[in-house]
Amino acid sequence: MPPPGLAGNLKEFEAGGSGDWFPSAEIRYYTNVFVVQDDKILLGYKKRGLGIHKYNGFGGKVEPNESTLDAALRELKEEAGITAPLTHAGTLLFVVPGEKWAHIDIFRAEEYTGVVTESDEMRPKWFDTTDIPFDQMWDEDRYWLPLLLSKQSFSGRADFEREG
Ligand SMILES: COc1nc(N)nc2c1ncn2[C@H]1C[C@H](O)[C@@H](COP(=O)(O)OP(=O)(O)OP(=O)(O)O)O1
Repeated sequence: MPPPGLAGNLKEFEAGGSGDWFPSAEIRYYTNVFVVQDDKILLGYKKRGLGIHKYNGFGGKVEPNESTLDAALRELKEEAGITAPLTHAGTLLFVVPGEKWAHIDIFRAEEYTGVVTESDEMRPKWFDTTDIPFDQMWDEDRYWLPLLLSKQSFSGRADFEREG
């Protein structure tokens, strides 16, 4: 059974959805970029804001009138100091009760130009792909990051309970 809201038909999802599975909720669009080279993956330690003290890819909010690809390239440059040819890897929907839903387009890069540089927001660090720090990442990452590494396209939805 496909995840509600991402029933394998992204056109319907982007149009606002229909039926019981997609109640009206405001959606905020984000990007996330993972650079993978041979057996290494570049993650960033989040120094502030959403996901603080977790490792993640490099990304952020899509600005009005910006494509997700342009937003992903901009955030990669701002947060890690590099530019890379990006391939769309998957799409995720995160639902937290009482909050705007988060729609995240995930990209993968296998090469880059520039020098990987720490920013105000992220401290980049290379990890072995066999030693990814899932215990210091968002809970659901362990389910889809292996698909990104094996180049399998994915879409999924994660529902979170609000802590506290
Ligand atoms: C809820 O689960 C999540 N899992 C993962 N893996 N990543 C997530 C989750 N929720 C949000 N994210 C990602 C999406 C973005 O890449 C960042 C958050 O972006 P941020 O809020 O920092 O956006 P910016 O535009 O960079 O923020 P500023 O306005 O502070 O520049 O986390």
